[in-house]
Amino acid sequence: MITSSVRSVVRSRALRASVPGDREMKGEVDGGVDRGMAREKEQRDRRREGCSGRVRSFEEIPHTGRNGWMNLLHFWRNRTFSHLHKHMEQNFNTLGPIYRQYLGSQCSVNILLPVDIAELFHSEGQNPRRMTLQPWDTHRETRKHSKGVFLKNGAEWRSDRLLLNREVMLSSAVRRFLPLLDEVAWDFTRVLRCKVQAEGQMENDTHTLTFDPSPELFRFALEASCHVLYGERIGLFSSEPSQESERFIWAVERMLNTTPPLLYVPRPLLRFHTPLWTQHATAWDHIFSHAEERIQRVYERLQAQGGSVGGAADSSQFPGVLRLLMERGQLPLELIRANITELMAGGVDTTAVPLQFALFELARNPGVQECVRAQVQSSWLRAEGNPHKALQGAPLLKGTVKETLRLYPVGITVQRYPVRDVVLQNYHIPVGTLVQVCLYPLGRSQDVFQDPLTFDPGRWIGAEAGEGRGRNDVTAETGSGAGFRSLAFGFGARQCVGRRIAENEMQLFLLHILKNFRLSVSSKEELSTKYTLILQPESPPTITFSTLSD
Ligand code: HEM
Repeated sequence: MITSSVRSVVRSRALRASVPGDREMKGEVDGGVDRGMAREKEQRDRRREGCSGRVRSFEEIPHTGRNGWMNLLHFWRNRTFSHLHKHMEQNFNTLGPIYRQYLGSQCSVNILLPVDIAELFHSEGQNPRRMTLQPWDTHRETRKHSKGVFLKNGAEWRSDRLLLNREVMLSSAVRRFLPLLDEVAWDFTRVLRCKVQAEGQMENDTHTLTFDPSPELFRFALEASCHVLYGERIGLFSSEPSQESERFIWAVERMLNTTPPLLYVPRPLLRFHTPLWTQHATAWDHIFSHAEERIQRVYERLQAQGGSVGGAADSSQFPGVLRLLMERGQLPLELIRANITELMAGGVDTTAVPLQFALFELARNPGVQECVRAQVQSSWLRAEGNPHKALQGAPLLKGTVKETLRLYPVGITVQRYPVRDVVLQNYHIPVGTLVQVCLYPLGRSQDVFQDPLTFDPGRWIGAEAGEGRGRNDVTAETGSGAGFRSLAFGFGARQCVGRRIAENEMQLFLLHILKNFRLSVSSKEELSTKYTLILQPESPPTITFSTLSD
């Protein structure tokens, strides 16, 4: 007979083993992480010994000015929000690897060194918490909508998150949706090839076209999301894509743009319906109604096919995460709606924008591009059309995605509220303090990466096996903090739930593009970037696509 404690160990091990990419997950949502005594002791020892003997007080942490309201006014006047990432980088350069920032009524401790991030991870608790996005939260409250995992906390978050993990994070889920993503990436490339052949110039059997691909990338990301989440293609690559979809893309962009300036406005003031708030809430309404229509359609389709909501789910018939969630019936319909809407809102710009950066970096680094292409081509031949095998045989594709997100992380910070006192950089951080991991300065720090401004997908190869090739380089580090360098998707149990979709979507996109086109740019200058809740190019880069023979 298996006792309950043995059963729970077996269960926790099984769950842990089944979560893909364990090394990167750094702590699964079932809480099966070793947060045990060894770590407590390590932390006690660190506190006792400290870097300079005495653990310094919170008050001693360098700061940017303690009047949060004055700082906020300064931010508004100087439009600092759109360059928050650069502002943080500057602060680290002048104040050192830890500083306090006061904005409005909020105080945060900002960090960037992997050793500190590891410490933060060990004190994030069972149900890690991020900074609340007030405008999003207020929208749900005023419209009486339920919240999805992005906005929920505590045990409620955990139970929804476990159900979602099963449909989008586990390797069984990846195997289900990979062919759908491959189909969209393949179609996109075919259509792009026709465009380049029809509109481009021809020389020596090669067609060449120079243009800004960003509108196409947004359509690609929306088509891919709809295929995986709703199990349907929405025809965005046709010559006349639906206006409804164009409006959805526009609504997500407006929702993101209007979030940062509203973030620090106290909640009661939001309801005064300033034009900015009205724009924000209307954009969300549009996103919700787009999801609502699709949910209704999937529901009707399910009933027409004789399936039942809450009956036994047949995952072999996949298409679509929404259908599986409905069939399983473990989440009430209202929560399915909340979560699917969040997944849709979170899944378009977050992949379309890094793809702009990836194309740009590959185009301005032709040597790197050739290396990745050579690996892609030979892997593709060996894989005989199997997308999973093709990705496995081309680790430089994964490296390209990681390298793009290192230099251009979509979200510029990951936030946590430690559930117990911690010591970071020998400063005492009280329980409940908002700590922000600043991803943009981290990715560009010489203390963390060798030649940080060089685009080198190869730096990640072997990182998971702990091989190294340089003193500070990501691959060399095996001590405390190792593994806390590629953090664009966050870390631990609360990391991005769309991670596996995004990683595979971007890799398959790049695979098909590199098989079909040589990329180049006329200027190799750095791209200027702006922050609008996600990091974007100030103006989208123009890329030259030249066809390769089949
Ligand atoms: C390159 C693409 C993406 C990046 C870099 C990214 C990044 C992030 C980050 C940093 C977080 C916070 C994690 C943490 O606090 O530790 C997050 C959370 C989240 N992301 Fe993503 N994301 C991406 C794509 C997606 C996609 C495609 C979806 C939906 C299909 C998605 C949906 C979400 C949701 C729902 C959460 C909240 C999870 C929770 O709190 O449990 N993301 N993402």
